Amino acid sequence: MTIAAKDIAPADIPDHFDNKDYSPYRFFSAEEWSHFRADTPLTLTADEVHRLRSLNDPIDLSEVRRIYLSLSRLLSTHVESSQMLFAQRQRFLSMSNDAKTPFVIGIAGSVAVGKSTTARILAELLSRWPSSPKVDLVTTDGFLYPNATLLRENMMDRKGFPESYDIGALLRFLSAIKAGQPNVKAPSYSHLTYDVLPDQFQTVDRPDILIFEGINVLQSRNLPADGKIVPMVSDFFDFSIYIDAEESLIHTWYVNRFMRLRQTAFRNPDSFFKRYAEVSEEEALTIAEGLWQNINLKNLRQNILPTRPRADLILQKGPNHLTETVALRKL
Ligand SMILES: Nc1ncnc2c1ncn2[C@@H]1O[C@H](COP(=O)(O)OP(=O)(O)O)[C@@H](O)[C@H]1O
Ligand SMILES: CC(C)(COP(=O)(O)O)[C@@H](O)C(=O)NCCC(=O)O
Repeated sequence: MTIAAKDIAPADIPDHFDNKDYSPYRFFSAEEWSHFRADTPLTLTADEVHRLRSLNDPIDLSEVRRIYLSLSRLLSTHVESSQMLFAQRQRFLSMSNDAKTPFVIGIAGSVAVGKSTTARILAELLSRWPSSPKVDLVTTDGFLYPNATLLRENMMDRKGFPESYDIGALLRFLSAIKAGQPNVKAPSYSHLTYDVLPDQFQTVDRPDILIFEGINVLQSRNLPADGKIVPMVSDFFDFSIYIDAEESLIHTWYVNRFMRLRQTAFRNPDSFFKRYAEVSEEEALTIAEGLWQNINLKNLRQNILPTRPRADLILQKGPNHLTETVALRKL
């Protein structure tokens, strides 16, 4: 008898995160995790953390000390090991001139969970290691199809869903990075105009470390009709992080951020959302609620949360954006 994939019921597959008996993760409270920083120096100041955090994200220096120093130390061991492996492979092949490729860290999680803050703080901390590595940060929003394409395809309410990204461009970008190519261009996105910026690119020139952040980075690609298997974005990652929080918390953060943006970014005459700065508070709440329920929450449930078990490390946040639990893959 042959067992087909469709015969495997989801209930037969242990939930790696919630079922501790089957879990490939070790779980640490924030307090336990903080001890792994050992003697890692704190190289950021309170002002710098303030500058790096996103709107509505109250992260401060004590959170950097509690969570990010241990993470920075862990990542430095991974980067070192991968560089040693690269050198050993060169010796094995009797080669000396092969360009080394960047160590790529993926950061995933819902819209409004705080991925950008984590990515910016990590980028800054890693670039201050004694070896002064060159660290670049790229977000996946630049790889979204432009609004004109989404409108034409009737997909404006699918922004952030897998089909709204030019996955070919995304995979070509990562392939070039991992091949050690110089001056690789990533397209740019503006939250102000809510669109991809035509002809604006970020040039990534052979960094030692690339942080690649976005809601979709741990997703697998649906198989195309011809059955050809295409690589997943995470095939290019050396380490991946999922930023996690209860659905109800992310919901609150999304709506609160939207209401704060009404006082700030939405007032800019160029803002795509400028009309939302002008409507009543009640109307604005209804709009934010609609965007959350109809787009971002659906996407979280269908496409983002299911990728959590692929991450090497999960930061689980509680109220106030503070990390409460860290889950690290046993290997
Ligand atoms: N409409 C908007 N206008 C201006 N900035 C925005 C808007 N939406 C999101 N942002 C900013 O864009 C960044 C990315 O947001 P998001 O994709 O929700 O991810 P996350 O909150 O996980 O970092 C954040 O710094 C956020 O403050
Ligand atoms: C641009 C986003 C899809 C995030 O993309 P990412 O940077 O994670 O690739 C998201 O911020 C967004 O615009 N979502 C659509 C619904 C909304 O306006 O909230």
